Amino acid sequence: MTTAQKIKDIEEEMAKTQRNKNTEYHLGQLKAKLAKLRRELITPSGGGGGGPGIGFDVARTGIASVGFVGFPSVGKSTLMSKLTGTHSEAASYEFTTLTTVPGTMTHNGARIQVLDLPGIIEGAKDGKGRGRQVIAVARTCNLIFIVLDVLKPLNDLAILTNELEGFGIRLNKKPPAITVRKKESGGPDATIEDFIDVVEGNRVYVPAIFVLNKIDAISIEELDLLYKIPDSVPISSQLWLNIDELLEVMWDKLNLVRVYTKPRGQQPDYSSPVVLRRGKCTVEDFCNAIHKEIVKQFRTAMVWGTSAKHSRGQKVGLEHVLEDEE
Ligand SMILES: Nc1nc2c(ncn2[C@@H]2O[C@H](COP(=O)(O)OP(=O)(O)OP(=O)(O)O)[C@@H](O)[C@H]2O)c(=O)[nH]1
Ligand SMILES: [K+]
Ligand SMILES: [Mg+2]
Repeated sequence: MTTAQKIKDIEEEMAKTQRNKNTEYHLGQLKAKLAKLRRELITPSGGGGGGPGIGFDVARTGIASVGFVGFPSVGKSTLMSKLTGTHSEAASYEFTTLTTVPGTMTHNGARIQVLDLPGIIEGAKDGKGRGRQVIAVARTCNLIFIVLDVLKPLNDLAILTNELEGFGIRLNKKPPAITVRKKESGGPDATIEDFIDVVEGNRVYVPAIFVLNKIDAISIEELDLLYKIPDSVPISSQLWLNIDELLEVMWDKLNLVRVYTKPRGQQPDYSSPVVLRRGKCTVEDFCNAIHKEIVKQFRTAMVWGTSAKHSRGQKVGLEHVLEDEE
């Protein structure tokens, strides 16, 4: 029996089992088995299939990457070509794009890599089409655009979220803060799902934007309803509508930190910030982003902005954490 078949069997058994106090243990065991099998899919041991695949691994550039995931013909390539200026074939037939097509864009002074990907279909995670290779690339991105056809966004979103979850990708979720401790009664403070995620340790937590494309095809009244979907941005990649909002939300979700250099006695250079990732934005990270040798000669830095104590600036050391636009 193949791993995909074993997964399917377990999923079917879980679907058949009613969820209540008596079946909780059994369901937990099934869930754990499922997690193990899916891990095998992600990191196959010898001949298991699901490797990177030709045309999927591309050279990575820029401070952050955005991967496009969606059903075929929702307009991923149209959007990617216009955002980056790199041509990615777009056409009215499905599976126009067959490999990863990389491009780059500069936004707020940050170079961002954009990865256009082939369309995926239901069953992708279990090996349908090139789904596994596509999702494997998405796993490595700092942000995922789930591109949806505005005419049927919710059903498609549910399917895609499920496909990505099956591959260990958690969208717009924080890693659960779990510590296991013995209590007088009851168990640990987490759902079984959270617990398995922590024990398995192969989950990635990736921010996502649900890009609702082709709004040129719907009415204003229908558009109003769409704004109720959390983390979504309605656009038209063809008519270039509402792309400003998409870029704004993208910037927020990427969580980048811009730091401007200031020559002594001169104004800061606002045209080319040093861009860092939040969580890796100390003065030391800043120095290393410019040149590895700087830290060796470092004595002290002057910082102006929200992390500085005074408006006239503050002397700080290598461990000082910088904020955006300092
Ligand atoms: N009406 C409308 N059509 C669009 C829009 N964006 C793309 N299309 C059309 O949708 C079709 C598919 O576009 P693609 O960019 O090839 O879609 P894709 O998601 O990259 O498709 P695959 O690579 O096959 O998965 C083309 O005929 C586009 O012209 C849009 O905003 N509005
Ligand atoms: K297409
Ligand atoms: Mg395409």
